[in-house]
Amino acid sequence: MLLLLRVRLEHAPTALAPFECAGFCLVGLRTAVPTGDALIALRWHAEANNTDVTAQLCEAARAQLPAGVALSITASQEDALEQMRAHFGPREVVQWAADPADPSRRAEPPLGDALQHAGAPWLEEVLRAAPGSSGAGAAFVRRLRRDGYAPLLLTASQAALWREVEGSAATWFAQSTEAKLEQAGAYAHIDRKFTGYRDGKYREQLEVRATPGAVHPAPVDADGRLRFSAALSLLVRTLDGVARGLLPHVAAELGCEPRFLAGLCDAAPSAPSDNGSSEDRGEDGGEDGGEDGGEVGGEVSGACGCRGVPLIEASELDAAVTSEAERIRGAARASASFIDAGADAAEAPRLAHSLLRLCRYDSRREGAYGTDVLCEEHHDVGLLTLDVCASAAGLHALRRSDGLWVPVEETALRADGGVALVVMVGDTLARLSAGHFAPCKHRVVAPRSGERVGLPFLFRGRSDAVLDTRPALAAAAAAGRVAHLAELETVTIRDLPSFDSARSILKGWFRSVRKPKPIESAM
Ligand SMILES: O=C(O)CCC(=O)C(=O)O
Ligand SMILES: [Fe+2]
Repeated sequence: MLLLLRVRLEHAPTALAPFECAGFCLVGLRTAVPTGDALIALRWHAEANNTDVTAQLCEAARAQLPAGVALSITASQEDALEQMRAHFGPREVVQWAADPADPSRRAEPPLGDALQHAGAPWLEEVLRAAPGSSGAGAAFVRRLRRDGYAPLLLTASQAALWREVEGSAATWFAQSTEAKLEQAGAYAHIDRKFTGYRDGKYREQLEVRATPGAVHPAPVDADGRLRFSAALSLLVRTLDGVARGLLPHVAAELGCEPRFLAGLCDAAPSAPSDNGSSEDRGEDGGEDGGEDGGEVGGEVSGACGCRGVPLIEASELDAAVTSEAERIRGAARASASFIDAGADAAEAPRLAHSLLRLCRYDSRREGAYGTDVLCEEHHDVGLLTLDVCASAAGLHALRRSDGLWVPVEETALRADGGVALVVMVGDTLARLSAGHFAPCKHRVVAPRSGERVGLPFLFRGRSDAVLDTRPALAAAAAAGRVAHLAELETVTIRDLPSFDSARSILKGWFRSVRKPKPIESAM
């Protein structure tokens, strides 16, 4: 449902508050209306006719405004649309509701059993499928859109790498706080990219990111070996490759060319099989590489024959980890940077935008508001989050199609040993697609006993990537296709959240009008 508020600009934040609390999101804002009013378009996800709720919220908003301040609210869809057309240029309409008449939204029946990952395709199948075809890739993306998340299956053998990291992480977390801080550094950022260890209110976290050489931080095992770091490096590279392999399918669903999303991302981190030549690839687009953004053109490579993704089988894992550890040790000597946590790094490591967040949840900890929720409901910043079902269940996802919380890890063991890799929509994708994809809300509850190690991988675009969708929209229009893309031109991924928040837009606006004008120098 769409609402349009009109109120004097200075009262806009107050008038907005009740709507924000109720979960309405800003879809448009126009502050330069000739009358001095702000015109604010809001969308609410509920499709039912909620006139009662709207009326209550209007009343709440009016009650907070000083007496005599006019607040006009248009709840009629036709009026709202008409006014928006009259007042908003395409660039000011920052988000647009997905077409409710889109038949694909209702074409599939809701899942029969909330707990089963029935009908989930194998990851390999999806990575092999041609984007835009009617096969496994398209089915996966339809489900991702319908529910906000979609499971993909790994064989038990392919999941061995995740289990290795899960086990090593548990051992690593069992160390003293001092040891963890010494090895991983306290949670902090380099150039706005956070990494390191922190013991949060409800859970412990270690965040690592790919570097050209390995990962940062790269913890050293108690016996001085780099097995954990090596497994982390392999896992980060594998997950990064998997995410890139999924992008063309998502792009096809959006109606844009397969490489469009990859062009917004870092260059792919070097694969371990590059024989340590990662530095040769040098600066190949860490920050600027629109063109080289990953191997997504459809070339088939890698051990499983999937696009650029060598999924490591259990039988190869030990050798792969050993050789990756050797490679890291070599790279560390070369750059002497981030393996010795205490050493003076010659230069700051170049960190990827994507990150692996290792989370330890202890069943004995009290969660938010005295519940067992150890990671509060949120959605992730990024394009896609990939989270393999942990050995101990705890992850819940809010299913878009019916608004139910689904305990996605409480899955009966599959007879074939398949392990679900849950793919969730991140806010950048949701925003870029103008709501065609919705960000997947999720949370984590305490495991029933013992602990749970979660390994979400947040696959993100480059923070400085400019989301210019005009060429893609124009190309789609010329071809008579619909492109499910927001009309964006100059905003970068970094600025997207503040661009979207009514409060911060207004705050920015107030700051700019209140700031005293610089006094021009005499000459
Ligand atoms: O523990 C998990 O599996 C997921 C945690 C999560 O969603 C997050 O840290 O963003
Ligand atoms: Fe998350």
